[in-house]
Amino acid sequence: MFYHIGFSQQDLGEKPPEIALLSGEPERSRHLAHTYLQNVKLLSKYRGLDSYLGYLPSGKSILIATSGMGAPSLSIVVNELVQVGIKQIIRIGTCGSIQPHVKVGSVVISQGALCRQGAANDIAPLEYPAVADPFLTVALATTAQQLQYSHHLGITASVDTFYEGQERTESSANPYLQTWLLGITTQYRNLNILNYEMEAGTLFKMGSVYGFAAACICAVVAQRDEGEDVLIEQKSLAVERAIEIAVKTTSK
Ligand SMILES: O=P(O)(O)O[C@H]1O[C@H](CO)[C@@H](O)[C@H]1O
Ligand SMILES: O=c1cc[nH]c(=O)[nH]1
Repeated sequence: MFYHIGFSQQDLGEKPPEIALLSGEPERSRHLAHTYLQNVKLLSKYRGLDSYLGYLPSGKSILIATSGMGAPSLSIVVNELVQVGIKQIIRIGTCGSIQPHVKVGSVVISQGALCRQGAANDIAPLEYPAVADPFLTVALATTAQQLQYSHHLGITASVDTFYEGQERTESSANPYLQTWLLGITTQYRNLNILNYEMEAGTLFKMGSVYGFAAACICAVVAQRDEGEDVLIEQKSLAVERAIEIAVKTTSK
């Protein structure tokens, strides 16, 4: 049994899954498993890294796993998922838009990431590209188009902190934002980066180094050109759309 994910390959049945849908929140994982999959089995709830085994209507097995928040936690979970035989990982997350045209309620599919994440530097050099699997990424965008959900394909900024690293000042307990971070959101906006989140860059580098297909779809829950807050009342619909796109993509 793997120490953090709390299960082994032997727990994955006769048709072990090769695809994992990975979310930051255990509640999202539970909802996904119980709403979209059949014959769902809880594999583990250790440390909030809840994971489930389930089946699509086609009979294909799928693993639902939880990364926790941030790249260090994600890196541990992903390392162990690969050791139980996972070959394709789609992160289903939430994010903050930094572009006026990327609205709350829409989804962002990341083609690559500006990876400002310490954990990723333990896996590959800083300059190593953080790119998503192109086939899986196009498949997600195609599904989003078919479902007619508002979606954007582009570059994501993956950072280590929700407050300082995403230039939050009014809602942060830290009275002092380092000068190099002041104006960074405007800089990223001008570089055509679409959104902030906290895991995709490390996931993408791991995919290229370990040899699995990685992709990321995030529900937009904050509009950073308007404010710092997460718009909770619009979160569930956006997350549902991201989940639906990911599940439909894995069903093809
Ligand atoms: O909703 P999840 O998947 O956790 O993703 C985003 O939300 C968390 C911060 O609120 C970070 O993990 C960030 O990447
Ligand atoms: O603004 C946001 C919203 C969700 N997740 C993030 O990392 N940032």
